[in-house]
Amino acid sequence: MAANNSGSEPPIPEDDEGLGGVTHEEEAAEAKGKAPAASTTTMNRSGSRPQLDLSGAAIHGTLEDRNPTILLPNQSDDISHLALDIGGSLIKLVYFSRHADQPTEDKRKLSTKRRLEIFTGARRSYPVLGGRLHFVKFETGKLNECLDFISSKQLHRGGVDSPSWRSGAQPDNIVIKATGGGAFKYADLFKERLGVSLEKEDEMDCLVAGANFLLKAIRHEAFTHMDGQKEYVQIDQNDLFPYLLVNVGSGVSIIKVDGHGKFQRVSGTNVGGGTYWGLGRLMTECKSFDELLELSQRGDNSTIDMLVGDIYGGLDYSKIGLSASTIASSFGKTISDNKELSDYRPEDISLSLLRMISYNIGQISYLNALRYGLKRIFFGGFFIRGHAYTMDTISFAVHFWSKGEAKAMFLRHEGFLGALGAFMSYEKHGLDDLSAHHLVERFPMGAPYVGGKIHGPPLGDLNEKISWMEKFVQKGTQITAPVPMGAPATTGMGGFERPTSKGDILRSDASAALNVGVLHLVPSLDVFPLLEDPKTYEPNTIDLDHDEFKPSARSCGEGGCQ
Ligand SMILES: Nc1ncnc2c1ncn2[C@@H]1O[C@H](COP(=O)(O)OP(=O)(O)O)[C@@H](O)[C@H]1O
Ligand SMILES: CC(C)(COP(=O)(O)O)[C@@H](O)C(=O)NCCC(=O)O
Repeated sequence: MAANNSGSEPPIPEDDEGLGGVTHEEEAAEAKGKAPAASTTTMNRSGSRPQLDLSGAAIHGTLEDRNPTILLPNQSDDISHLALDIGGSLIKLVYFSRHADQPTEDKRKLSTKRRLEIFTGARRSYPVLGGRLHFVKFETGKLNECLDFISSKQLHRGGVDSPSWRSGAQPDNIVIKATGGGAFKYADLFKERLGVSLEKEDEMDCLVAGANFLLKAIRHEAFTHMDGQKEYVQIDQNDLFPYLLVNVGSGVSIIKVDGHGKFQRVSGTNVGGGTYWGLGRLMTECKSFDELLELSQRGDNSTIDMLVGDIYGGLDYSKIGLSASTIASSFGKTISDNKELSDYRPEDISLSLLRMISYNIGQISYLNALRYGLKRIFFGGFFIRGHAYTMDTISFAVHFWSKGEAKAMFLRHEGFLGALGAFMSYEKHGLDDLSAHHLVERFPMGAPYVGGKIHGPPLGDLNEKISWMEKFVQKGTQITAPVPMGAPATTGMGGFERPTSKGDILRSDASAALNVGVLHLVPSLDVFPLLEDPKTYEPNTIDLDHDEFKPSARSCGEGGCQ
């Protein structure tokens, strides 16, 4: 909402000591009495237009959090607060909020930071405010709840804490960036209900921008998930492109990404998240997506799927590498049984369906990776849902068909790529610059949000519910997801012998309709700001224990080494 900002610089509030923070490097430099490196906390600030300052971006939360907040410690402009991705199934919101409830520890840190700014003569005429990126989703069918949420928090006007809201100076024409089909379909409704215009951003542009941002700027964003094991992947920022991005939303888009803004949608399939949820709902009468997913965790697909052994009289078809327990035909067994739908267990139906769709997506993705010679495939979209079985099935398909050559990777902010891309499109940020920044991840002692059941006082109106929920969501029911046991030499995940391996956890959403998360960006200084080209600089480390660096007898006098 560029209209929100007049360009004038707000005065430094008396009580802003609690806002922002410093890194260990800053504190260490100060402790040594050295001038720290010049502060480079602001990126791409041009003119008086509000800018998004991504320096020091980091996740705030534990490694297990899904869609955690991103802390933006150095954000000082009154930036656009809200962007939307209105998809076929879900509406995704990304919004920025300033620090309002800074812990005392950070107050101490800001004093250090402000002293540093004085010390270095950094010309900062506005306070370092810092803030967070929040991630929220609603079902598209419940658009009114989403509009109520935006309205209750006044997100379309920059939030209830924004200077323009507090001063009562409301812009006439508020513009919110939005992507996804709903940006077209529901534009009139947004105008009618909130008085805002939706500025449409292309969905593919946004998916790519969101993925590039997360992969370049956020540590512990990407991970592999194989045989129930999750492993974070260290992304080499200088060697990210090209990669294949597969967004599994209602439908599936497959995009070859070659750089920032450089991509091609190379394929897609209409068998996606909407197919699982739609068919699953019809066949099991589940009332929510999570209910359907949970059912699958108690399922046994061998009652539904036709296995190689069913066809070969219990034998393997080893000549072409198929074990007896390999699925020969998803849902194939139901044709020979003289049974009705109601004779099958919903649990088994859900598992067969989930496996069929996940495996198919993995296989199609691999074929596209093969077509373009790509080895890395990142999967996003809310179908993934951080669900162990889904991720393992996709990973298995990619691994099996590529003979281990290609790798499936997943993203913690899986469903928010488009919304993040729309958020960043307010200003065209030079994302390449991110690689020059030192990114730090902080884990709080007690993570405020771990997802799951809500414990606390009775809920009042929606606004109260939301802010309360953001603060007090506690660890919820942990559901053990089954992990497929694949015979490595067969196509298709082996036989689904009843999975025994303890998989990851399906964390229930904060509510069936709403999922809230936050991601924080913590501050940092450039380590060597005078480097000609910080992007290409590879810091080396020296092992002081190495013989070469150990003091020799000759260099140590009797009084010991100096
Ligand atoms: N709470 C939920 N409600 C509905 N679908 C969900 C939910 N959580 C995950 N999903 C899955 O996510 C898919 C939508 O993913 P998303 O990336 O939001 O796509 P879209 O942009 O098409 O809405 C659904 O089709 C469904 O498979
Ligand atoms: C049309 C879409 C881009 C819309 O995105 P979505 O709301 O599903 O996230 C997507 O559903 C899609 O790519 N479908 C597959 C269409 C096809 O290539 O056959």
